[in-house]
Order: sequence, then C-alpha cells, then structure tokens
Amino acid sequence: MASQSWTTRLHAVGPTAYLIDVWHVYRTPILLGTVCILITLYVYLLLTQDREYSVVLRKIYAEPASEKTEPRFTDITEKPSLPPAKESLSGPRRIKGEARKTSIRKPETPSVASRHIQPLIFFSSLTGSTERIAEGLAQTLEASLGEYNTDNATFLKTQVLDLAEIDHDEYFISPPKHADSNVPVDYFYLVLLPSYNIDTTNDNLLEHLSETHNDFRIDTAPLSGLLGYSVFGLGDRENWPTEDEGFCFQAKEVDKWLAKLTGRKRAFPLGMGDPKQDLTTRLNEWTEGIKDVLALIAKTGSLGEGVPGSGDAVESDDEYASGNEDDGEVVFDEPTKPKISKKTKRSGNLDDVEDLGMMIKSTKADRNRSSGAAPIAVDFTTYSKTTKKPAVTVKEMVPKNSPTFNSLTKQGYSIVGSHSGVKICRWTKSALRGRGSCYKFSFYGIASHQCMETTPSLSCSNKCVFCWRHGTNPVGTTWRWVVDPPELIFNGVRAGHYQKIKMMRGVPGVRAERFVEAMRIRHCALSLVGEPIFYPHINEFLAMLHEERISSFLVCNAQHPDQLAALKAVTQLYVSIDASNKESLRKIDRPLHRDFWERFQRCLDILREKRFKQRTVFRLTLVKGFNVDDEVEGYADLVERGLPCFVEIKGVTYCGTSSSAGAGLTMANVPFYAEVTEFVTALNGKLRDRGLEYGIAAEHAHSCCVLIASERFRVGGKWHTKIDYQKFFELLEARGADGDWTPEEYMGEETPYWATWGQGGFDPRDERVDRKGRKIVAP
Ligand SMILES: Cc1cc2nc3c(=O)[nH]c(=O)nc-3n(C[C@H](O)[C@H](O)[C@H](O)COP(=O)(O)O)c2cc1C
Ligand code: SF4
Repeated sequence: MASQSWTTRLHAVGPTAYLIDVWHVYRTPILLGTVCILITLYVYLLLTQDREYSVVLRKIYAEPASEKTEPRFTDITEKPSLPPAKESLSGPRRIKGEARKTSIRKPETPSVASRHIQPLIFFSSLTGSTERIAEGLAQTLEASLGEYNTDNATFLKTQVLDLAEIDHDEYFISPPKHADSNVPVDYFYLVLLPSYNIDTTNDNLLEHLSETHNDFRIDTAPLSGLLGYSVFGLGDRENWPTEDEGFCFQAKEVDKWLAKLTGRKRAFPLGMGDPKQDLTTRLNEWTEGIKDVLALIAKTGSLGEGVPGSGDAVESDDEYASGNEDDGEVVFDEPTKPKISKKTKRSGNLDDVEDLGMMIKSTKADRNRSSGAAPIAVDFTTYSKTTKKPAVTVKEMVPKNSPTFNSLTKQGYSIVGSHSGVKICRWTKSALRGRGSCYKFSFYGIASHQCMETTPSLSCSNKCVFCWRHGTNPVGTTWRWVVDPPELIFNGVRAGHYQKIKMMRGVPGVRAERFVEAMRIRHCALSLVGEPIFYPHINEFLAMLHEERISSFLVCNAQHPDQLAALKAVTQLYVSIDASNKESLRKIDRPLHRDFWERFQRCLDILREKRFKQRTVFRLTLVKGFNVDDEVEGYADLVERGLPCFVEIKGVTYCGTSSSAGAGLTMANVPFYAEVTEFVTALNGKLRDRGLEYGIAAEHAHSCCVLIASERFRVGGKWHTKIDYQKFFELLEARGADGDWTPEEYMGEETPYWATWGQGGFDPRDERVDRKGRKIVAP
C-alpha cells in the first residue's frame, strides 16, 4: 500500500476496503489526534465560559427533586450568591435540561408593593337590625372601593362576619391568613356592635379581647398587623340616654380593646347611633369617614399622620397633664431682652411707606423662597411720613430654622408663611372627645371643636408676665418684617388646622360625629399669640374668614389705637385690660411703647365708639399680687370709660414654665375661683354704684371665668349672651364690613340655664374630666 499512489489503490480495492486499509495503517496516530483535539476543546471551554453560566448550571444541579418538575426561570442578571463548596460537590453530576443564557427570563412574581386590602365587617345582632346594617354597609363599600384601587393596592370584596358564628381565635389573636399564602393581604376591621346589658355573644367577644390583651404569652399588640380598625355602636337613647348611663357601652369597650390589641390603629373615631333617632345620619358620617380612610390607605399605604403605625401618635389620656393650658388669651413671651437696633433706637419707628416699599422689593426673592408667593405692598396708614429713612433689608419675622420657629413648632404650632401661626387648643381637643368646651361655648355658643385658633402676627409689642409661652418670639413696636399676603395666610392656617384635626382621628374618645363636624371651621379665635391687628392686612384676612362664614373673635392688646380704629367689623372685638392703672399696667404687660398708657386709653375710647356697631369686650386676666388687690375701683373707671358690651374676668393660668417663672410668677399668683368670683361681685357692685347697667350673666367655673354683661343683653329678665352667627353674616353681607348695625341685631338665644351665674357653666351633655383625663363625679 505504501508503494502505490493512494488513487491507484482506491480504484483497485474500492472505498470501503481502502478505508479499512488506512485505519489499519494509521489507527494509532488517528486515535491520539482525536484525543488531543477533545482535550484542547475541553480546556478551551473551561477557560472561556462565563462564570455565571457555571453557577446557573450548579444551581440547577442543586434543585431538590420535587422542584425540578416545574420549569424554573432564574434571573442570571442578579448578583449570584455562591452556594458553599460542599453543597456543589454533593450535587448530582448529570446535567438535565438546558440553561442557556439567552433563554432565561425574569420571574413573573407580583411586585412587592402591590397589596390586596380585605375589609371585614364584623357584627353582632339579637333582633336583626345590626345584621341588616352590616350588609348595607358592605354594599356601600363595594360600590366605592373599586374606585380607590391603585397600582399598589387592590380591594378585595368586603366580607361580613357574624361575631356569634366565627371563631374569635381566628380573627382576634392575630390577623387572619389568606387561603392563598402567595397573595399578600392586609386586613381592615370594621365592627358594628349593638349594646346589650344582658348576657349576649358580645360578652364572649369582650372577654376574648380582654384575655388576649392580658395573656402574657401573647404580644401586647398582636393585631398590629392590621391596616386599621373602626367601631360603630348601636344603642337606645330612650332607655340609656347618656354614655354614663350605658348608651353604646359595649361598642366603647370593644373600641378600647382593639386600640390596645392593634397598637392603637384606630383608623376613624368610634361612631354611635340610635336606630330610633339619628342612626342614618351618624352612620353615613362614619361610613364617609371610613371610605376616606380606605382611599388614603390605598393611595399611601398608611393611616396618615397622627395615627400610630404610620405617623406620630398623638394618643395619650395624659396629654392634659402637659400643662398646655391653651384657651386663647395668651401672648407669646420673650424671656430675653428685645433686640432693638441702634438705628431704631435713634430714629424711633420705622415709618416711611416708600422706604418700606423699597425694602419689600429688596427682599422679594427671600419671600418667594419662603412662602412661594410674592410679598404685597404695605399700607401703614398710621405711620408718620415726616422722616426719610435709608432702605434696609426687611427680614422674615420667624425664619425657618430660627430658634423661634423651632420652639414654636415643638410646642405644636404650625408656622404659616413667615409670621403667622395656627395650633389647636386644648378645648378643641376636649370637645372632640365630648369632654367639655371652652367658656366661649357656655357664654357665646362657640363650638370648640369647630374653632380655629390662629394669629396672623406672632409678634407682639408687650411682654406680659402671665404669658406662659416658651421660646423667643419677635417683639417690636412697629411692623418691620416681610409681609405675607392674606390669601397665603388664610389658606395656610386653614390647611394647618385641618391637618391637626385629622391627627386627632385615632385619639381615644374622639366622637365620630364631632370629628366630622370639626372638618368645617365655623369660628376663628384671633388670639393665639402675638398681636393680630399688627398684621397690616388684617381687614383682608377678616374678609376671607367671613366669606367662608367663619366668625371672628379678635383680641388685641390695646396698644395699637390707629389699627384698632381702622379695623372693620368682627363678630366680637376684645381688648385685654390687664391692669387698672398706669403703674400696674407697666408691671404686668411690660409694654415696649413708651406711651403705652396713652395708647391704652385711646383704645378704650375707640371701643366705646364701636359699642353700638359691634360686640365689644373687656378681657381681664387676674394675677394675684399684680392686678387684683385694690384695683376694683380702677377697673370700674375703665369700664365706665369704654362701656363695653361685656367684661370677661378670668383667673390667670399657671403652667410652671420658665417664662412665667422668669417673670416671678408662682402658684401663689393664681387666684382660686372663689377669689375670682369675689372680685367679680365687687366689680359688679362698683358698676351698679355708678349707675352703670351691668350684671353678672354667666360663669364657667371649670376655666375660672365669669362674664359681666351690659343690661342691653338682658331681654325679658333673661340673659342673652349667645350670638346669632347666621344673622351676623347676613348683616355683613347685606350692609358691608363698614355697615351700620347694632350688636343687639345679632344677639342670640337665651344663655343656657346651666351657664348662668351660680350654675357652674358646665354643659351637662359633656363628661367632666380632670386635667389628667380622669372622670370627675359631680358632688
Ligand atoms: C334587652 C336589651 C338590652 C339593651 N341594652 C342596651 C344598653 O345597655 N345600651 C344601649 O345603648 N342599648 C341597649 N339596647 C338597645 C339595643 O342595643 C339596640 O336596640 C340595638 O339597635 C339592637 O340591635 P340588634 O337589632 O342588631 O340586636 C338594649 C336592647 C335590649 C332589647
Ligand atoms: S375660643 Fe376657640 S381657640 Fe379659644 S379656647 Fe375656645 S375653642 Fe379654643
């Protein structure tokens, strides 16, 4: 074969025999070559393949047998976590299936953010009405909840569960598990509960809740995984007229236990209704509130500010122990000396309108930054135009990040723009919980839960000793700051107020119906801190309030007569009368104006002129050791001068702050109620001695306050200190803010008997509690 050419041989023996010949001759080199090629290929593969690829292979190897039946998609783009070496070695060696990089897809699991919300309505019923209501509620929710679905949350069909039929353990030890464990479900509980003072299934539920709470083996808030809950009680007012007498007592209990078990996730206040009286209205209000909350949850995943689990908890029965006695008539104190620049000292007031215009221009950029709205021109009509001043930079009164801003926000104020503030007072909170309203409810019919306490000027020109505010507020005799437009203030304070009301939603004891009413401001007390008429656009601000039919109670410090004279109609106009003579006033108000006494007296004269157009009030704050002893005669002189429609006399409130302590105030300066009434009786006697027609009309012992009224408000032998707010707005709208009308024209109905002198002044429909929220039993 070696001597023939390979073609001659091929032709001679044919192709098969030829190949056999070749194999015999060359088999060793062929075998060796093939082995070499295979080894080279193997080495090449090992060196060039992606590391991930090997990992994927190893992962597939490591699959447990049971999971291999399902196709498995692995995201190889994820950073791999390498399994421990031991594991990879112990895996099976044979590769099954394919794991090509290009064919691997992302998993199609639902996004983590996408949740299902399951509303559950629990009810109990003996005579069937609550069951029907529960079914109706489920239908109402079904009709709306679809609209609230978002990319992140979908509502499941509302389920109705009879408390007598379910296993309490399944729902009230921890949130239930959804049948499909792959579906993430959050639960929202609604409980509709009639009360029965006989043995019913309600008792089983209450016992279960109490046991769960007290079981040391169970977490203290085992239902905190719920999104939230709310309870509505049904009862009978005819036989159980008040809560004290048992109206809806079991719903109240369930609400209380659920607050504990959920870690205070009360999503909406407890609602209560009587099928024979107000059930439809109360239930509708409550249902609307629930719908709002569910919409909020779907949108934000949270119950909103103020409700535990999602924002700051404002839930404490001890909140009143904080000393935040806040009933409106206080002035923000400045413990340090007011900083009066040398220039101001030299030149007195900043008083040129043109210069102010320039200043505002120069700081326009600042203002826009801080409030998002442009500053507006200032019309200081009361300033003299004689002196020309060089332009100076106008600053913000309360800049963000200033100590004042921080101090005020810490105390619960919302600062609006650069010089206004809003805060809900303790009486507003108290009224929301049905625990009593401020004295202005007893005297004038102000619904405390619908009252907004605000000021468009946090600055003041006095430093009263009884001012209990902490921190450092701006003071001054003239407005020397950037001026925010009234719209900005009005919208800001209103939004701030509502936000604070909303934060009360989860607070124990808040009544659903009052909560709903509170979302409509009806009154504004311009008396928070500072001096409202200091704000150059106070009249425009008032017009905005009135346009929305919000009444205005404006308190001023009797130091700005020109602004007082220029003030348009308010519902009730106050001046603070903190002393009866010049020396005493200097000591107690520590005014910044050198001509403070003259200013004070001018204000009284202006009030006298206004008394037939507006309801005018002298506001006396009694501070023992400062303005009580031997001053009755002096106060009578002032009343004779101003002839106000009313004189409110109130004992000072001490709260032990550094500012009041710094001013030398102690508990010894706080008069007892008996001392206040003694003073009032003496003053009333002096007025009568002078032939002035006044009398003691009403009292609110709870806040140490008594009202002397002009006989103009006694009709048919009965005091009529209340206000017809509707009539006030009608007069205003018909005759304009300068229009002529008399206070008698919007005099309200008769003062309630319980508020009249000698009756104490506490609304019998409310529950009396002490400052720590403990119930006070009437003697
Ligand atoms: C025997 C009995 C005891 C009741 N006890 C109270 C009670 O203590 N407090 C209350 O507010 N209502 C009480 N009610 C009124 C019921 O709670 C009320 O009628 C309710 O609407 C009944 O709901 P249901 O029809 O679903 O059972 C009582 C009613 C009955 C018949
Ligand atoms: S008038 Fe309004 S702000 Fe003032 S104490 Fe009463 S409720 Fe509070």
